[in-house]
Amino acid sequence: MSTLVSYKNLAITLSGKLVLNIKHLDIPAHQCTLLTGQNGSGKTTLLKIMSGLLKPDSASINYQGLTLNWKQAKAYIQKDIIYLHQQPYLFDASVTDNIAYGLYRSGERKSNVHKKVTQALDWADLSHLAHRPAKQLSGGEKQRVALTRARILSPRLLLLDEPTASMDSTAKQQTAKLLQRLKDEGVTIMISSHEAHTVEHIADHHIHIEHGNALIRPPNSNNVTMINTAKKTS
Ligand SMILES: Nc1ncnc2c1ncn2[C@@H]1O[C@H](COP(=O)(O)OP(=O)(O)OP(=O)(O)O)[C@@H](O)[C@H]1O
Repeated sequence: MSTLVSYKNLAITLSGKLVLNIKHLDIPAHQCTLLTGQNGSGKTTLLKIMSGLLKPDSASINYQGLTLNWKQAKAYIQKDIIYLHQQPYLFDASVTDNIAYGLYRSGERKSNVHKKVTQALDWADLSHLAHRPAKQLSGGEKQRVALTRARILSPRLLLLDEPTASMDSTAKQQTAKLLQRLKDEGVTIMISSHEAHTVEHIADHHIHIEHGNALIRPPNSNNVTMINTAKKTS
């Protein structure tokens, strides 16, 4: 099992409070990691740091064998890592246009965009919604459009913040099905969730944040191995 990215001595203080103080955290490549922790434990903060939206106070990052500081890591992060918010922002345009947006931005030719978007809609079982205004979709449909929009950009690591929150059971199953497809395609996935049962069957690893530290739980086991012994300093 190879590691896509690992972090050493990752710490962040927000408004005077030490939120995360993680000694060592490995994210295995091509696998799905489930991230849990109580409200306010720092799950979103960790995902935002990993996606480059938030700068940690300190961190040594090893990405695909390269040891990088934060500034060096940013270039890889922006290219390879996509963060999906719990309530993804969709433009006031059709589902097709929303999915095509990132491709146009990355300079893809119009004829390729059309082909790729058609394939992507089919992949996500969303073809019937292609011309619907995205703003009119249900929460579950929006999440699936956002997942499709992310996939089309070929991320190496997809970070999802509560992807099934506030969904009915059918929408949860549809979202979980797409996440499984992404994993089968080799995308490394990290899912923060309060509803571990919805995505547990996809997850290969389980990381739990407690008191700012990351603990790793082997799947289907109550044993918790502490991989992080960083002490809080405030
Ligand atoms: N921009 C910020 N400024 C100050 N404090 C912040 C900021 N963002 C988060 N925090 C604090 O950091 C802590 C961790 O927040 P975070 O949102 O990462 O937790 P979480 O585990 O995702 O919570 P939840 O499960 O409720 O979504 C909380 O105490 C929160 O109040």
